[in-house]
Amino acid sequence: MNVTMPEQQDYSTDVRLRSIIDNPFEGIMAIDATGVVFFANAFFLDILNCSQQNVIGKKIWDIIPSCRLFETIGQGYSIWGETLKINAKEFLVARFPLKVDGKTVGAMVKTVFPDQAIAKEIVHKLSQPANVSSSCMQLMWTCRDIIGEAPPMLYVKKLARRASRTSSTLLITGESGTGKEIIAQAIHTRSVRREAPFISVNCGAIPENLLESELFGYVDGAFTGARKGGKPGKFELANGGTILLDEIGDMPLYMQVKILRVLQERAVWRIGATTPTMLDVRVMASTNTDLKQLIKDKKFCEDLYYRLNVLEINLPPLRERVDDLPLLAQALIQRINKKIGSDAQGITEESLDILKSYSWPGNVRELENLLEQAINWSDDPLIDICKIPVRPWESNPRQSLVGLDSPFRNRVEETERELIINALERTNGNKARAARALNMQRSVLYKKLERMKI
Ligand SMILES: Nc1ncnc2c1ncn2[C@@H]1O[C@H](COP(=O)(O)OP(=O)(O)OP(=O)(O)O)[C@@H](O)[C@H]1O
Repeated sequence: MNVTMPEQQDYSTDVRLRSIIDNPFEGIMAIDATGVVFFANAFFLDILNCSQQNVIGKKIWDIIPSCRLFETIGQGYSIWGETLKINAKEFLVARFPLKVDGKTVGAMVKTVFPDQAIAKEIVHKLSQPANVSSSCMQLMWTCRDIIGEAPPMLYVKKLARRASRTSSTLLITGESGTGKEIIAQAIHTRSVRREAPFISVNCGAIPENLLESELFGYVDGAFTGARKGGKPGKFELANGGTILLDEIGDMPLYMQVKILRVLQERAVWRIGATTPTMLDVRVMASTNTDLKQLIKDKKFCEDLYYRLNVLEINLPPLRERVDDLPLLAQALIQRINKKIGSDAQGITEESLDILKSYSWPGNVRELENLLEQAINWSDDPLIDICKIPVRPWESNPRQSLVGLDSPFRNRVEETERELIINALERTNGNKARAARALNMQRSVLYKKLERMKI
């Protein structure tokens, strides 16, 4: 087999070494035994803002008076992590003796980080618990992934951009499937916390008896069956980053009070702990229930509501932004194509008209679902939405919502119920597959099945 190698230039080892030394991350300067500078790399010359001629051959104390490099020659050992001020900028440096045959012939100073900002970022990164690094790796939504150009969505995006500039507590409200979780992720990935974990907790899906240990963790021997060495809770896992308390309205009252305490003290108490663990976590909460009504019904703690609602973003339901339907349909079709390997190109005008007249109780999640069904039921490049066997718009058109006696929430539940039963039928009762088909977490589906007694 003939392999063509890229053309090789015959660079000398000296030239190669020079390019290693002149790397863009560290500054290096060296003096001889009399304190005369005999070497400074490009990075160091740059921070000194001097040319080589002005540095080489000069005494180190004339160039950087505060530099203690000459002391290294007398000391004969290395010092690490000292701060050195050069031209009003501070650098963490290491200095060490240069030895030949055991004899000190000079000394070298080297920057440990290119600058203090990078140093701080690295320290922050290293302070994150190792066991959550994988959650940082998961694919997160960004502001660019959020589809919607209708005025209510443009307003939401504007608020999201603003919210990403602070660490204030944020409450995200909106009906099911309007994109509360993805907005929370997008705000996190745009914020300074983007490198730290984003932990989402579905408050309604965790069994009540596990909620406290899941959220706050426990210490060694806190209770029978506790893991040896204890376990951090979700709040601790989110340290440095963001925690999203999803479906906060489903949180039992006694836990709401504990969450309030965490927000007030910025610390958590692991179960069985005698001291609190201090935290730096941005708290976001989301809900599709009317928290003010829950407060009136004495099911939600008013103090917690005001603690959470420092900033609020309300996501508009899909029926209030039907102008976004063509854009959404197109983008969701591309996403579904990637997911299931289909090749749908778009949607017929007639289908779009039908979609525009529907009430969308399940919002974008429901739209995504219907489109995936339609793609599965037909090989046509243009989707005809009427090809799907169960057509929710026939039983629940937008117009029919006007003047309804039953509250809107009941209709939402009815449709949700219909969608779930339909998904279970299509997957022969396999809940895991049904949850996937509904684009819903399995735990959420279980919770809904329990609540709806399906
Ligand atoms: N604006 C949007 N652009 C693109 N996709 C969206 C948008 N809004 C929602 N989606 C889609 O809908 C799905 C559901 O969104 P998300 O889980 O954020 O809704 P939610 O409001 O948190 O729902 P729930 O209250 O039921 O938890 C997302 O996974 C995404 O696929």
